[in-house]
Amino acid sequence: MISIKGLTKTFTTSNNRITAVDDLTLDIKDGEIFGVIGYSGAGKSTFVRLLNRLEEPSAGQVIINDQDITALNSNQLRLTRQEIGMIFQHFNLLWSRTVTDNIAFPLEISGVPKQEREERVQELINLVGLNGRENAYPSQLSGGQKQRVGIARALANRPKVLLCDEATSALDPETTNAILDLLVDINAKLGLTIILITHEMHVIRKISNQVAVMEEGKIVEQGDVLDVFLRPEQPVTKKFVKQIMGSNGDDGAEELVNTYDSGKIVRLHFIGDTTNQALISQMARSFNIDINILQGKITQMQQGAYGTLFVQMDGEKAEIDRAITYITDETSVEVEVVRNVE
Ligand SMILES: Nc1ncnc2c1ncn2[C@@H]1O[C@H](COP(=O)(O)OP(=O)(O)OP(=O)(O)O)[C@@H](O)[C@H]1O
Repeated sequence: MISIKGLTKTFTTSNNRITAVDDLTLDIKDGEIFGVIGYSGAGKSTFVRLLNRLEEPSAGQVIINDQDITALNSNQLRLTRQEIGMIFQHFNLLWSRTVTDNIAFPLEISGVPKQEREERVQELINLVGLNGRENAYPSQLSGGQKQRVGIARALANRPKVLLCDEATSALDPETTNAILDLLVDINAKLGLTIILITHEMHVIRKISNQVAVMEEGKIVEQGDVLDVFLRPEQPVTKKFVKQIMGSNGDDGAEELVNTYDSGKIVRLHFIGDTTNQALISQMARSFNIDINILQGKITQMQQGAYGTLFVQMDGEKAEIDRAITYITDETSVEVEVVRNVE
């Protein structure tokens, strides 16, 4: 468990004082993939760097597995940092060292004997899928391969926590997806906690269980990713959700709704349970109604499908009501009747 209490970082420059992280209090459970999203300048990088004291806090505490990171002296901090791996947007590799030697570097620092080091490096190469590239130099690698080296190096000392600072922001969409898949795989295989910061909602959508939204140094909204997607409250969160959903799926729906003169128009909110994906065909089979799909957008998230679908249900009123009761009572899909056309 990571407990962050009143964490604050103030930068003082010659003509300015900036509170980059402002009194953050937050718990992150073991094994979670915790996403922090915010626009440029929100304080994300400063926040993540405070967790391993690459930045010194101005106030507050970071407690990782009952150990107060903020209270450690430099020797203790060096040892504890081995339990907190970190990967970076621009990889931060050693350009004069091969893949193998980059991955071995933290093991050398922590005094792991040669034979054990070589075995561990091989394990890590297998884990991140860099077989065959052992002797390449960073300049000979693609962006995705460089980040794989970064990940292997970060995992070398078997950390319990992996911090990811915009780890996919320099990568193209396809490579981003491959690296995110790798992080999910590592989280499942090794059970380590992953904290990632990003300005891209699709990164959160793809791998996070929990999300915190940062603005002006504060967490303005936080929770289960699905809940935050479904009911974004703050304007900044709504903007992020819009990044991947477009609007909330009802652009022009009003007009469309008015073209129907019978049945009910309902909006179905899918919130992550994959068993609901066959809902429409199931409804048509089980109830004597017609279902016309009007409009919608469903996206795939870490925990299943999320999205909104507008449908027209046509048929006997009692049968339509039975169908709606069924969806409400028996599935996790939320139903909202937009219009009754009696
Ligand atoms: N070393 C520093 N000295 C002075 N101000 C700083 C320093 N580091 C960060 N800041 C300021 O703190 C605020 C938060 O910056 P931070 O880099 O943490 O935000 P961010 O959300 O990570 O944005 P970005 O993605 O653009 O880096 C910004 O106003 C930034 O200018």
